[in-house]
Amino acid sequence: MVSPWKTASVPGLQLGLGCGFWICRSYRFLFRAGAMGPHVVPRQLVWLSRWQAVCAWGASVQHRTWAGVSRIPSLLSSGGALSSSPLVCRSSSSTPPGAPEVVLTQQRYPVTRLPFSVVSSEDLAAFERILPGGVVTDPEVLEASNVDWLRTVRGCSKVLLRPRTSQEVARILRYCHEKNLAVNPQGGNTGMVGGSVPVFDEIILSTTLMNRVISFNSVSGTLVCQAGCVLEELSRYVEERGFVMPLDLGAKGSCHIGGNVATNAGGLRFLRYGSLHGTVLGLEVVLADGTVLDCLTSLRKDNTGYDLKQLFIGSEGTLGVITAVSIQCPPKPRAVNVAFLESPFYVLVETSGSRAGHDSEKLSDFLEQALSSGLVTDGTVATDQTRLKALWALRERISEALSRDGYVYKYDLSLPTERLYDLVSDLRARLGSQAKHVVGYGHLGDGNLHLNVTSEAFSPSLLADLEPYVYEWTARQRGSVSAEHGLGFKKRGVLSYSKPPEALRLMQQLKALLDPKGILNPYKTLPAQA
Ligand SMILES: O=C(O)CC[C@@H](O)C(=O)O
Ligand SMILES: [Zn+2]
Repeated sequence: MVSPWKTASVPGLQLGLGCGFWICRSYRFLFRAGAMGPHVVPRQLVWLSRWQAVCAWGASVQHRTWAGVSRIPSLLSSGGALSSSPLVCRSSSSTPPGAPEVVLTQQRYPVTRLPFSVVSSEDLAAFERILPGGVVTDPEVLEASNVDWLRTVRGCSKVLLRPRTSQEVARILRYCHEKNLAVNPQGGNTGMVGGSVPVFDEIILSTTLMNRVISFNSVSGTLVCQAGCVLEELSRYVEERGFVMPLDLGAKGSCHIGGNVATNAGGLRFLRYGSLHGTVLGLEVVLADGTVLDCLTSLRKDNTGYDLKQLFIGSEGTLGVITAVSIQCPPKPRAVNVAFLESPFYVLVETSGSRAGHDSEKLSDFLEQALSSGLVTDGTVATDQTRLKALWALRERISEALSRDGYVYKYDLSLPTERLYDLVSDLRARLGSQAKHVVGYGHLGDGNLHLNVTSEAFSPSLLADLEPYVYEWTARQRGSVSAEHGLGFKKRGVLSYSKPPEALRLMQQLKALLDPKGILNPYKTLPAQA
C-alpha cells in the first residue's frame, strides 16, 4: 500500500518510518485544539509557531519567511550544518564587538544594596589561602561572569572564586558567613531570569572546576558527579554506557548539572522523564554557614523523614550551594525518531522505543491517519542521527535566534493547554507595532508557553504594556508565572501571582532558617522585603 504520508511529502524529503512511536489518536485533538489529555504521553513534544521555526532556522541561514518544509532537506543533507554551529553553546562572554554595554542592574531596576560587607584585600588574601590559584580578579574574566548570556542584567563583582571540592566551598562559605559577605553561586550562566549573575558586588562562586564524575553504576544507571559537570559532557558519558540523561536543554553545551538542579530546569525531555524532583536521588549541599549537608544517596527508596534535597531543587542557590548530584539515568532508547509536522503550527515530536520494526509500523499508521484526515498537511521524519539532530536544532536554537532580534522580554508560563496560544494572539493585537515580534513556542505536552516579545532596545513603555498584564492574564487561568526558568532576579517580584501569601511567608521563613544573614544569592527568588 502506498502511504499517503510518503505521497504527500515534498520531493527530496527522506522519510524514515522505521521507528518507535507513542502517539495515539488523541493527538488529533491536540493538533486541532491544542489540548491533550494527561493520558497521552509521547516521549517528546514541543510546539513551534510559524515564526519560531523560521526564527530558529533563520539564525544560521538568514531566512525570514517560511518557505515550507521543503527547504529543510537541503539544510539537512548539507550534513546537519545547524548542529555544528557554535551557537549551540550558550556562554557568557565579554562584550561582543560593536554590542552596546549592558546597563548595570542597579541602574535599570529599582533595587537597593543590602548592608553586606565589601570585599577587602584581607578577604582576598584569605580566599587565596583557601583556594591557591583559584581567586580571579582579572576585570576581563569578571566582565563575562557579571553579565547574563541574554545581556540583560549586569553586576559589578570584583572577585570570582573557583573551588574544586566541596570542602573548599565549605571553607569559603564559612568565611563569607562570618564576614557578612554576599555570594552569588554560578554554574554555566545560561539562566533566563538573571539568577546566575550578581546584582551588585556579590562574590561569584563558580562551579566550573568541580567537574568530576564521582561514580556511575552501569547496571542501575545512577550517576554521581560534581556540580560543575557540563550537561552535554554528562550526556556523552552516560550514552557511551547505554543510558541517557533524564534532561536535555538547548544550553547543554554550557550549563552545569548543579545549576540545572538548583534551578529545577525543565527542558526537552521533561514530558518523557519528568522533573528533577523525581530523577535526582541525592544531593550534597553546602549551607550558608559552611555546613556540608551530605544527602548524596543513590537509593531509589528512602523514606526516612523529610526529603531535604527537594528544598534545594529549584531554590536557585538561595538556600545552599549544590556541590554534588546523584541522578537516575534512564536506559538509552534503541529506536528514536523525530517528526516535524506542519501548519499552521509546527510540532516536533520525538518517539523512543526498543523495537524499530514495531515502532515503525505504529508511526506509519499514525502518519497515514493524520495525513488522510487533514490533521497534518506535511512534514518530515528523521531516524538517523545527523538529521535527527538537525531537526532538534530548529527547536533548540529558537532562544538564541530571538536574542539576536533586539531586546527580548521573556515570559515562561504554565497555562491550561487549550489556552496556550490565546495570549500570543492577544498580545499581538495589544502591542501593535511597539513590538518587533510576539512569539509563542514552548513545550506543548507540558502546557508550557515561552512567550517572547522583542523590540529594538529596552523600552519602559513596552514593559509597562506587558506587565502586569501578562501576569494578571496568567493568574486568571490559575497558571504559573514561571513554568521552568525559575524566578531569579527578574521575576522575584511576581511570585505572588502564582503562590498564596501563606506559601510566600513559609518560603521566607525557610530562607531565614537556612541563611539567617541572607548572604546566599541575595535579591533573587523571593520578593524584596519591605
Ligand atoms: O528562550 C526562551 O524563552 C525559552 C528557552 C528554553 O526554555 C526553551 O525551551 O527553548
Ligand atoms: Zn523551555
